[in-house]
Amino acid sequence: MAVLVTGGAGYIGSHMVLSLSDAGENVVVLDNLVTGFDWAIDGRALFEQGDAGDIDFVVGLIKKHGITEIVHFAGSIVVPESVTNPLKYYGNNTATSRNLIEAAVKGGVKHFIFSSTAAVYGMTGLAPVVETTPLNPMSPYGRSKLMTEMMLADVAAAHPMTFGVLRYFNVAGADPQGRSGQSSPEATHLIKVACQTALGQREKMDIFGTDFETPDGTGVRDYIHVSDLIAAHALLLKHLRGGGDSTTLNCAYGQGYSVREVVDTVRKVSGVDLRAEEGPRRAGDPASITATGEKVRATLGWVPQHADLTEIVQSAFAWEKHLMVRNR
Ligand SMILES: NC(=O)c1ccc[n+]([C@@H]2O[C@H](COP(=O)([O-])OP(=O)(O)OC[C@H]3O[C@@H](n4cnc5c(N)ncnc54)[C@H](O)[C@@H]3O)[C@@H](O)[C@H]2O)c1
Ligand SMILES: O=c1ccn([C@@H]2O[C@H](COP(=O)(O)OP(=O)(O)O[C@H]3O[C@H](CO)[C@@H](O)[C@H](O)[C@H]3O)[C@@H](O)[C@H]2O)c(=O)[nH]1
Repeated sequence: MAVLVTGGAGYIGSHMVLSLSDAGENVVVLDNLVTGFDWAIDGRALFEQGDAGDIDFVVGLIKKHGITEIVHFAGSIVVPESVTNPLKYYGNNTATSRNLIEAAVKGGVKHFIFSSTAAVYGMTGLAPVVETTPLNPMSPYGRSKLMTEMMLADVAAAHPMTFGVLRYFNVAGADPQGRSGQSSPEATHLIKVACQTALGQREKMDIFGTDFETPDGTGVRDYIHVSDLIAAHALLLKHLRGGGDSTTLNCAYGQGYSVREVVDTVRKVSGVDLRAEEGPRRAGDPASITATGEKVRATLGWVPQHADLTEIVQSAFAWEKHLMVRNR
């Protein structure tokens, strides 16, 4: 028995690999290293380099390693890039996932967990969303993920496989033991960019939009610590293995922070008065997106351990400093 983690060399997937390995599970990572790093894969896991959309290859892996579950992180993740290059997203998110799901069915995989996103909701106003809030994604990225959610539901209705969809809100922070973090130098995430700026790797950063209908005019997001997000995956896996129904869950704390609040927190944590220039809105960005997280708590008994913006920024900043030394 083993768990296949696609995208296990990436930011969030590498934390899943650590968690599964810490729990004594057999883990196989499938990653094509397009944005991930082989050094980010914990040494206790087996690494198979390849594409998650290669059906024959994945069916072969399922047989070779006795894969019983797939946790599917592999994909393309930059919202504004999906606006300028939508086919990349319908290819590497929707089409790749379709093939991976086919391989899962062919290989007799029992449970499938999928990384979805808050971006499936689109513009929702300032109130927190719940899972039944109408889905109206604003970007090809969000649509590419929503299509995968729909495929999974259809396939699970027709085949003996259960699934869990986790809609992540804004994932940030790093492993508290300092073993992994967001490592891509080109990452566009706010907390990462602000930490890089505080460390002098960027001369300045931009605040994308100050005219949103939010309390201070900048975008509001629900930032979730990567370790709490991974804990939800572990609980979901247990739920599905125990015969629990397929489910779709928001992963969020229910607390939104504006871009200005995040930048100020990075200034406080780093002690650096970093330069943040106010500029126009970025394509595909909603004003605000938060969620209560009530369903994930009720369904899985999830209790967040790191729901504190300062702690999230401290761990992200520590990882950024670690990377500077590592890459020297
Ligand atoms: N970071 C966030 O805030 C966030 C929020 C919501 C959802 N997500 C989702 O979580 C997942 C992981 O995101 P991340 O932040 O760790 O990104 P990441 O880019 O760090 O990780 C993605 C990994 O997948 C690999 N990959 C990409 N395409 C592949 C393919 N076709 N075959 C095999 N490997 C492939 C990459 O090499 C990389 O290691 C993605 O599906 C993303 O959409 C992320
Ligand atoms: O240099 C920057 C980067 C971001 N922002 C703003 O900060 C907020 C957060 O942006 P970012 O960190 O890029 O995250 P999102 O665009 O919200 O998207 C992330 O969070 C989504 C879930 O909410 C995931 O689906 C995506 O994969 C992930 O990139 C937004 O208002 C951005 O406009 C800036 O002002 N300056």
